[in-house]
Amino acid sequence: MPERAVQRILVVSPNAEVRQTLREIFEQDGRDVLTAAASAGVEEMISRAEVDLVLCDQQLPDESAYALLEALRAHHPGVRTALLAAPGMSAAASPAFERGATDYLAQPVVAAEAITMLRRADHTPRAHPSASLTSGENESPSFRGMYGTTESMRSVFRMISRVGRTGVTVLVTGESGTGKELVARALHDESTRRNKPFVALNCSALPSELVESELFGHMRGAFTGAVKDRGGLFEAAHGGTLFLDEIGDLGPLAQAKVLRAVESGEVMRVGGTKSTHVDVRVIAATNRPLDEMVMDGRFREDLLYRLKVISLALPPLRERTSDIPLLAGHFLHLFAERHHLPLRALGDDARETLMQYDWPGNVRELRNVLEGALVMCDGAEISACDLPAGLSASSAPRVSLSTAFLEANADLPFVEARERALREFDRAFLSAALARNGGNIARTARALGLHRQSLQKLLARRDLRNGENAHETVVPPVPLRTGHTTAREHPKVR
Ligand SMILES: Nc1ncnc2c1ncn2[C@@H]1O[C@H](COP(=O)(O)OP(=O)(O)OP(=O)(O)O)[C@@H](O)[C@H]1O
Repeated sequence: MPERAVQRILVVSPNAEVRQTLREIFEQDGRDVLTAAASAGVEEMISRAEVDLVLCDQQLPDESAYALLEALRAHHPGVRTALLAAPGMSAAASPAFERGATDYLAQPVVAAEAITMLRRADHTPRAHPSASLTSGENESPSFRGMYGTTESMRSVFRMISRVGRTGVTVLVTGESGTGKELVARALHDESTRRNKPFVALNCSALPSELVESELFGHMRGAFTGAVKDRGGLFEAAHGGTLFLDEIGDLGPLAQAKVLRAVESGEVMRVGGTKSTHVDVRVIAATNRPLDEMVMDGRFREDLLYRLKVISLALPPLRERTSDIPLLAGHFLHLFAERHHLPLRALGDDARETLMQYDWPGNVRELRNVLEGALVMCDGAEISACDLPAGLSASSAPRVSLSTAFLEANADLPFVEARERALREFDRAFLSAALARNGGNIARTARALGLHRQSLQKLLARRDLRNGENAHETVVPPVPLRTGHTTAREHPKVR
């Protein structure tokens, strides 16, 4: 059954001027408007008159806006709610979303923005308590193609189901390959826009002059090569979602135009004179620190606040390594099917290697590694030797110098400090190797890939020759090859 569009709005604000402004804007749009100056009595008003949307001012005293949203969600789930954010506080709207609000309007109120919000509310399904996932629900290991069971991923899934159905702008942050585009698609699929276009643009993939024409379209003759009128991606995404990946790479002009489009739904083609209205939900993603870019003047603060009504941060894979076996199983199935290969399980040594690695390229890198391993594997299961060599090398424990060592040698010239560090390393490493080989120099030399004489020289230089680990044992030499042996091959061991 289609949702009833918003007919009656209740504006709850302590500010008489704000109530009056909103009444005029909404009435001009043909809606009924009720107003209240405080949260007390709101529930009673709702019981008496059918209200479709409550717009609740964040500036109600004693944080009662959030209490009111909470109460409305619990007692009147059929009423949509939205937050009227305090001036300059639009980014703080998130707590309202956790309490069932499906949108927000910034102050000072701008008529075009208020109407745009109303249009979104017309298409937003009414909240229902069961629609919001709470902790503990959705125990499935995957959600809309994303795999993860760690708490950080579960909370991402919960956030997507909570805000997906609303029309709000979302900023997805995370390192490259953490799944930002997947999240954007999931938000789209969760929303009522799911049958409308999902359009994506990687803002870093095009030079800034082209990004603008790509996003907003152009008129014939607007620039060299503009041989005919062409609509942009905002127009193409009408009714649906526009995903702007790497938004930090947008130039200043494009940033200004995107801000206008997000705020008022108005877009103008490059070289055009007339604006077109579009109904587009924007989801942006970045792996750059937009807050810092705002401070350096490289990114507009007002655009950042518009975008991060809801911020969704994706954890890097190295912070959720317990998800690696699950992800690996998913990718092995996927590629076995895609390449018509037998499905192979992950051997213990391979699993261990994958769990130890740092994954700078995150899930994308894991996916590529497993695709390669499955193709190369000819054993019964994938083992560590089917994985790229770099994985095991970089998963080897790192040698670190103690703080005490660094402090004690802080004032030494570099060359001398390094020599001391090397001496410490040699002593620790060689002592351990000798101990593992029962103090046997010939065996230790073989294990370390050193000539026996070289090892002896090293031990002498590092004062280990007569040390507790450096006793020499005479053992029969192991022939390097069978057949005739020479004195060189069987050096005499003292
Ligand atoms: N949780 C996950 N479960 C399954 N596959 C995932 C998950 N996260 C990411 N992937 C896969 O990893 C690859 C990279 O994901 P995606 O393109 O969404 O990352 P991104 O953060 O947008 O990367 P970039 O910043 O480089 O654009 C895709 O193939 C995606 O399907």
